[in-house]
Amino acid sequence: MQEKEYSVQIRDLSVQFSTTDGVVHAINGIDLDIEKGKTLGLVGETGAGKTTTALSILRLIPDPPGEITGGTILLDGKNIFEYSLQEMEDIRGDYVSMIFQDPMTSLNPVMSVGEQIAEVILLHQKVNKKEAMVRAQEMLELVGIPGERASEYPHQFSGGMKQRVVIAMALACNPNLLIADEPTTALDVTIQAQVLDLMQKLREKYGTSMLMITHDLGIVAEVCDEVSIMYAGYIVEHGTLEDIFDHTAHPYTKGLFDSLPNIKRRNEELKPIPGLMPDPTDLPSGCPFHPRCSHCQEICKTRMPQITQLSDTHTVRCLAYEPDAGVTLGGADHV
Ligand SMILES: Nc1ncnc2c1ncn2[C@@H]1O[C@H](COP(=O)(O)OP(=O)(O)OP(=O)(O)O)[C@@H](O)[C@H]1O
Ligand code: NI
Repeated sequence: MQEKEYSVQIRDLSVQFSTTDGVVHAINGIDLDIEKGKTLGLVGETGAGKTTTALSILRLIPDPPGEITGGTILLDGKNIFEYSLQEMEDIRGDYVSMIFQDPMTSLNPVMSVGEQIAEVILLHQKVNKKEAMVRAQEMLELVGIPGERASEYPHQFSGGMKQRVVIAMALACNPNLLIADEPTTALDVTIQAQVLDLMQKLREKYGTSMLMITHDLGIVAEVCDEVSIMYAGYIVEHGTLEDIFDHTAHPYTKGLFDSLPNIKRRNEELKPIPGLMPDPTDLPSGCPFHPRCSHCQEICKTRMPQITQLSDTHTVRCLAYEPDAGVTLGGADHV
C-alpha cells in the first residue's frame, strides 16, 4: 500500500491564554491530520478552540497572552516550530493561506480590491503588473463579482462581497493548504452555495488540502472528507463523514446533530444541548463534557476518557467506549 502524504500533522498540541480571569486552557493536547488533497471539517460550539487551532498552524497565536505550551505541528512533513520568523512568513504567503471569519482582517481599506488581489498574484506568479491586474479581475469574476469593480475599495462592497474578495485573494496564492474559518457565515444562502461550489472545484483542480472550520453540519456534509468534533479544547470524536453522520458515537456529537438545523430533517424539533460550555479557566474534572451529558455517571466526573479506536478511521473520547469504565449510553441511536 502506498503511504499517505499529509499536509498537516498535529500531535499533542496545547495552547493557553493568560488573562486577568486566569489561564484559559484553549487547546488541551489535540491530534489532527489532514491528508493531501482532502478536506477536514473542524466542528464545535463557540469557544471550543477552533480558531486557536487554525492560528497555531500559522503560528499566529498572539503571544502574549497566548502560548503554545506543548506539542508539534508538521506542515508538509516539516516541524513549523523549527522555522525562523522569515521562513514562517514565506510559508504563510505560499504554502498555506487562511480565510478569516471577519473579511476586514485581510483587507486593506485604502487600497482597491483589484490592487490587493494583484499584489498577491505578483508575489506568486511570474507576471508583470498589468497582467496581474487582468488576473485579479478574472479572480473577481470567478467569485461572482464583475471584473470592472476591481478599482473599487472595500467599503464599497457589502459584507458578503468583501468575503468573496478575500476568498479570491486566498485562492490567488494557489495554496497547498487553505484554512477557512467560517468562510460563508456572512453570506446569503445562494452565494454561500456558489462559494462552496467554487472551493470544491478549485480543490479538485489543484488538489488543495483544506481545513474547514464551521458550526454548520450541512456544510460539513457537503465539502468534508473527514470531521473532527471539538469540545473545550479536546477533539472528542474524529472520523470520516460516514463515521460521524451514520455512526455517531460521542454524546456531544449526538447533541450537536439534534441542536443544529438540518436540511434533511427540517420539520424536526431542535433540541439544544442543555447547559453551557465550561469556563475555560476552570475546566471540569473527569470528562470535560460530563456536566452537560445526559448519560453522565459517577466515574465520568473523575476519570478523563482516553481516545478509543472504534475502527480504522473512527475515534472517540468517551468512557462509554472504555470497557472497564462500566458506562453505558443506552438508546438505539448509538453504535
Ligand atoms: N487572544 C485571546 N485572549 C484570551 N483568550 C482567548 C484569546 N483567543 C481565544 N481565547 C479563548 O480561547 C478559547 C478558544 O477560543 P477560539 O476562538 O479558538 O474558539 P472557537 O472555537 O474558534 O469559537 P468561535 O466559534 O466563537 O469562533 C476561548 O475560551 C476564547 O475565549
Ligand atoms: Ni473561531
